[in-house]
Amino acid sequence: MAIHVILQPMEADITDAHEHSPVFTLDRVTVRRGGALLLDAVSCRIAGGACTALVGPSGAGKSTLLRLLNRLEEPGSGTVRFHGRPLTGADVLALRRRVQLLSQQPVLLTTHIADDLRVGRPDLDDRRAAGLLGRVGLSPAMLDRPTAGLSGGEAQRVCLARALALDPEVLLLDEPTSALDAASARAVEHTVRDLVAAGLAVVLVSHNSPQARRVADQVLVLDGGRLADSGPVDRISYLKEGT
Ligand SMILES: Nc1ncnc2c1ncn2[C@@H]1O[C@H](COP(=O)(O)OP(=O)(O)OP(=O)(O)O)[C@@H](O)[C@H]1O
Repeated sequence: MAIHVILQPMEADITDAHEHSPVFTLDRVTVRRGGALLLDAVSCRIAGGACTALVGPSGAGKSTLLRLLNRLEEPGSGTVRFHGRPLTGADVLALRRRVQLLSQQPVLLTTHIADDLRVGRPDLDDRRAAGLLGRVGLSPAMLDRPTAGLSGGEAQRVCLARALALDPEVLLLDEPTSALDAASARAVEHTVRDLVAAGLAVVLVSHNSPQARRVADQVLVLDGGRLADSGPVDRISYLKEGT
């Protein structure tokens, strides 16, 4: 395991050198908005095939960092690289197919689950659509069900399945369980772990330290726009202090 945390500039290498090369590399990335410094010279790597949690106090810059990874946000200075190539040269739509973002509230786009799964993949056949439901822990028999009446956890997993229909390499999850009850949240966590086990890279913003401990392999701690700590989940003191 290669862990390098140096103080100035702080840099995190949380790539598991034995198994996974980084999907993203941030090099002294700064984001300013309206005169405010949202991210301050953040340098880090995000491993492939693993779950990386972004944690830290409210306003620390977690969502801003997440949004940089699919170009919903652009750095003012510094470089974000995807597989070694600067994102500034990337085709945004192609990038967002490979790097899918899910937000807190599940947003269903159509009246039936099967139609929702086909929003970005009109060619998706029933067999593959049912397989996607199975992959997120839902019964394939739900394919013909209306989207109305789904529980929050079911709806969030349909959103995950819809994202997976595009065969992404990375999932960006911005507090995906904050709108869910505890049981639904656990179901989504299990699904995330299954997807990571199957090879996806997941970057998860979470306010919930127990959740980060359950789900993450690696952790980046942000505080006031700066990288405060990083490394394997069991070495992060912020998660021991937090709730
Ligand atoms: N347009 C803006 N102008 C000025 N400041 C902004 C703007 N948008 C966001 N911010 C500030 O940037 C900081 C980082 O926001 P961000 O959403 O990335 O933090 P976060 O760690 O995800 O917070 P939370 O956990 O509360 O969701 C916050 O202090 C926020 O108020």
